[in-house]
Amino acid sequence: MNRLELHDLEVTFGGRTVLQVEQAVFERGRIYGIVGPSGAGKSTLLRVINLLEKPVRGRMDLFGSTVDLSTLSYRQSVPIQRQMAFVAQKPSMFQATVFDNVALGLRYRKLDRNQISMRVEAALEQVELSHLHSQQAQTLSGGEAQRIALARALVCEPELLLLDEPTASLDPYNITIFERVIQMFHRDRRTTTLMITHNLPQAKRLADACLFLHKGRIAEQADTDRFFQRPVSEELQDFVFGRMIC
Ligand SMILES: Nc1ncnc2c1ncn2[C@@H]1O[C@H](COP(=O)(O)OP(=O)(O)OP(=O)(O)O)[C@@H](O)[C@H]1O
Repeated sequence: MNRLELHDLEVTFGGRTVLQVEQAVFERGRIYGIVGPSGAGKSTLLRVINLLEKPVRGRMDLFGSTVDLSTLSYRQSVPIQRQMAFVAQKPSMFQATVFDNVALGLRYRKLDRNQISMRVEAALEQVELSHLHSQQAQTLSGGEAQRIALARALVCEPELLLLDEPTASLDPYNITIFERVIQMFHRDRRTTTLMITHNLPQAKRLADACLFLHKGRIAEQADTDRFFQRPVSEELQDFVFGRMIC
């Protein structure tokens, strides 16, 4: 199946329901923007999909494999997680060189040294940071570290790319490079991409379709043009036109 689907999902923290999704469908090969006010459950949604958070109930169909999210064991989750890559708002770099940071996922996947070297160098070239390959990753600037985090994600050639506000703390120059890499990678590999962003123009630039999360529910989902030009729900209208108090 060429879709990522979520069914009957509920996430609670301390007895409080923070995410409730009856059904969500993401077509393979598309870029989705996920927007919504602070606390709406956007990060929780991505963390559940990435198997980092266990819901009280919920099922995920990931391109043909069905997963019961509430009972999944660590061992079962590893091969599923390997189909995905996650880039968070603040990248954590390991105490190692840039090259070793980008190579990490490939070493887990037991690729041979030549393949690792070729793929890492290609990924560094894509994010325009080849010249930093021997630098200690923890000395990188914020913008550089985020581009390295993106290279680290893309080098594994994921089926599903999850981006949690990846450009929130970047300057315009780094945002441009970051977006260009996402678009190039998507053009070449048609990777299904879910990207949380508070930057609505960015969602318009990158996403084929958008979802609006509000109070833990998907309040609206539509192709990007319609989403922004003809929002249906009052909540999305308020959000898009800047009237929602977040
Ligand atoms: N580990 C946790 N323990 C308790 N509550 C949590 C935890 N993680 C998230 N929450 C709560 O769940 C709700 C949804 O949080 P989430 O981070 O998913 O929102 P968000 O839409 O990504 O917000 P933002 O745009 O501010 O990042 C919030 O009310 C948050 O306080």
